[in-house]
Amino acid sequence: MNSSLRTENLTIRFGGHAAVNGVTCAFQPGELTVIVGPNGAGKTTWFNLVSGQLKPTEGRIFKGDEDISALSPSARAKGGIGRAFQLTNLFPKLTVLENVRLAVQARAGQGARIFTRAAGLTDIRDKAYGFVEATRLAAVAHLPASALPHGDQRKLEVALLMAMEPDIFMFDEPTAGMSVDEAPAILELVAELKKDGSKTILLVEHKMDVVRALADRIVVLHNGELVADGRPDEVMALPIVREIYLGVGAEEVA
Ligand SMILES: Nc1ncnc2c1ncn2[C@@H]1O[C@H](COP(=O)(O)OP(=O)(O)OP(=O)(O)O)[C@@H](O)[C@H]1O
Repeated sequence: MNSSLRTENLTIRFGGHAAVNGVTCAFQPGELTVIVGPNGAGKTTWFNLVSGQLKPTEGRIFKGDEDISALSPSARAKGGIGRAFQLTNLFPKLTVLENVRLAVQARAGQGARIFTRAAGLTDIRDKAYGFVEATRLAAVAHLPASALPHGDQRKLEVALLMAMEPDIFMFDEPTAGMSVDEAPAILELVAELKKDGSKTILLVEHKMDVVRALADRIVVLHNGELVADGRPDEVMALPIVREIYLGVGAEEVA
């Protein structure tokens, strides 16, 4: 399955206002792209168009050679576009491990019947535990999801996303609301996803230290338009990017 992603002239207007305006860009496996831009630039709206929560006014979205513009959000998720907030399959009263196990089972096409005596149940449990360990949740594996502190809940979102085994990962400010102690673990997880080279990773992020630590490439949106796209050092040096970031962490961009 081809895990490249491309948007062509992607546009959405709310009334007369173009929240995303003619965005054409392509993303390849093994690449981690951070999408930046000031508040209201259109980052979340662009994510919503790609994951299918919003329908474009104009333009198209391709995964590999397939035009996915008309697919529902769930069809896109099944087709390999994974976005953290789509995790509606979280059960607060079930443990961390049980939650991940259900996600693994759903991915394996066995539905959510945890108590069936399906062959391969041990495999599913092992696989689930693998994701729990990979996301550093082993110590809380047997706690109900609702009992987790905020940072661990965000890790669980990543574990569930990994269990879906998407080939395109979309993270919207994954460290938002996290303490300074909690954030590095999530960033390490995101960095690790890149290692096998087959995943396309997109990250919306405001914090410049996070952008610097992770980005292979930076795309800048401003007023709904793509205004810069390139290697972090190149993009950060562009006058338009410095101008946009004046007042939004300009000292960090310098
Ligand atoms: N459903 C909607 N109806 C009307 N306007 C909308 C809607 N969704 C987004 N917008 C507008 O589109 C623009 C882009 O918003 P968006 O949330 O995508 O920006 P953003 O770059 O993600 O900002 P932030 O960094 O603050 O999250 C804003 O002007 C916003 O008010």
